[in-house]
Amino acid sequence: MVRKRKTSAILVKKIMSYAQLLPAHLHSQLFKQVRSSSFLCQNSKTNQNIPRRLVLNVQADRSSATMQKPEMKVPHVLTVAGSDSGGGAGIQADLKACAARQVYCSTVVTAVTAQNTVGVQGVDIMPEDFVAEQLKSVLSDMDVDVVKTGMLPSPGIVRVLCQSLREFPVKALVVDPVMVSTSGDALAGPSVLDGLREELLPLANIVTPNIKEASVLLGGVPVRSVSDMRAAAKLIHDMGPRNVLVKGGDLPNSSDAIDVLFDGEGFHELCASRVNTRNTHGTGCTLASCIAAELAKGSSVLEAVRAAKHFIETALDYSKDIVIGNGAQGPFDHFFALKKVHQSSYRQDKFNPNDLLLYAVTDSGMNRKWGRSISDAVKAAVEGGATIVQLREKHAETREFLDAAKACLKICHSYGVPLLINDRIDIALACNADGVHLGQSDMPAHVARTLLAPGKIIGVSCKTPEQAQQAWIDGAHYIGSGGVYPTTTKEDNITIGIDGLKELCLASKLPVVAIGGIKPSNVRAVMEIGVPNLKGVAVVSALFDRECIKTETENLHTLVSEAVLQKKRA
Ligand SMILES: Nc1ncnc2c1ncn2[C@@H]1O[C@H](COP(=O)(O)OP(=O)(O)OP(=O)(O)O)[C@@H](O)[C@H]1O
Ligand SMILES: Cc1ncc(CO)c(N)n1
Ligand SMILES: [Mg+2]
Repeated sequence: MVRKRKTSAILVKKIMSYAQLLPAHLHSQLFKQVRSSSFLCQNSKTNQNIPRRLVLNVQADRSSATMQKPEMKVPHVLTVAGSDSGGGAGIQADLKACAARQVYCSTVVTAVTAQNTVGVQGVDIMPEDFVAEQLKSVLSDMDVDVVKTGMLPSPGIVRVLCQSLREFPVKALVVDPVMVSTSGDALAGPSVLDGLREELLPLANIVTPNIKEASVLLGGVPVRSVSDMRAAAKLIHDMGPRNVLVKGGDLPNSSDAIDVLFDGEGFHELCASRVNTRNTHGTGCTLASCIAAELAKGSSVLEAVRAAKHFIETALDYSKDIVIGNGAQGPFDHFFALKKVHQSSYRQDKFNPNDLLLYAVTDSGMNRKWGRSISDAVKAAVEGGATIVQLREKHAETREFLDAAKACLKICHSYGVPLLINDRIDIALACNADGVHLGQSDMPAHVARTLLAPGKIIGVSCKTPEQAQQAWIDGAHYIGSGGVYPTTTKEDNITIGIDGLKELCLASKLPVVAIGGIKPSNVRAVMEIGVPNLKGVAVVSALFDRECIKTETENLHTLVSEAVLQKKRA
């Protein structure tokens, strides 16, 4: 209700309190407007009078940057996909993947499937008009960063999707060209192929076919090996998407899960060890959603694919023994990170020697030199692909170190990366780290074993076969061996060389990580010594004494992964 009233003393008081909502430099302007205002609004709930113009001004200023509360933009993925009643793939996987990656996810349902771990029993396709209506509801109202598509079961749905994307452009489009479920049931027929190839793919930043889908997109060209995957990626790229990721989860006779990314200029082979599990239902949907989530947060395509792949490998490893349903293929658990933080026993005796691949060791002196906090340095390293992190803070105050360790643990666990503490068992216990790394003059490993919870990782630095033998007797999980090359990080450190490393690997019953002066130019020589229990390299200066830790880590990760892959192929 709007009534004409005179400005009263009470009203002046009211105006003063409203003015407090606004920054000081706008006060005089507001009071001028209030003085000239004769119309009043009445708040129907409180019956209080508010000058109408003032209300308008306050509302206008709320939307501008002058309000005191800063706006919080939430990264947002919209998934356009089918529902899986079993909860493992489709919309349900997308929601879980985005939530696990801390990104908001809205949903446009294209089909409802009756599906479980045995197969797909029924499919009900949404009418295209209703898909269009859902798209409009979300895209016209919400600030969507990235659209991710899954099951697109009719040509009409592909068409209305492309129309919506043109009407409401987004930052990126991730297309997972879902065609057949892993159980072998059809989810989209050949009638959608033309629309996919001609209308949708040219709009995509990345398309993620598995080997069967890559073959169908190319009209039946067989895709049965990594070199077929490379050729397929290049041909699909000609259809217009900026990047193509051909997934090798279903590649026959492969001990690794290898995916090939082609960005229009070059190839990246992304390799993960194949987890031996029946619980792989929904890996494709999850991978595409994780990529979309990382793009929404601002990552590059390569960073997003790497993070997504690492997420899948870790999630599969954590869920490899869970049993859901009676069929051949079960779903996996997207929220392993939560369990890892809250249930210290979840990972009991689950040390994965492959985590030693790229082992980042921090150094407080280097962080000081480059003006970085420990947690910023660790964040950059895990974002770049470090697979395990050790905090080595020789001179830090205990309280400061504990706070930093807690922050680093949160960061590492959000990426599924274990965090170890050098020497300081008290810090490891207090922050519930994943384990410790011990030198020859630190607490003996068998004593540390009695203090730490079962399953916590213990690593020991060894320079001789006798020390390696003792580490095994003491119940350690791995040994660190070096210095392979001369290093400035450790004073008076003896260099054992490549031959010394080889001798230690042969003598050790435990997995080995090489350390000491390792950098991009010599990492291949280290990994090429040809001993199976050498699992990776530990690095300090080559990551942390550099301007961009993340770039250096990415680079080294690519080199060490390639070396491991070649070793396996040889
Ligand atoms: N057993 C496994 N161990 C590790 N990674 C795996 C495994 N199976 C699949 N992956 C990875 O999961 C991702 C999805 O791969 P996949 O080729 O299975 O896709 P998809 O067939 O589209 O998925 P879905 O089976 O859910 O339909 C890829 O990065 C792949 O390498
Ligand atoms: C709804 C749906 N989308 C995608 C897949 C592919 O895994 C599936 N099985 N079900
Ligand atoms: Mg598959």
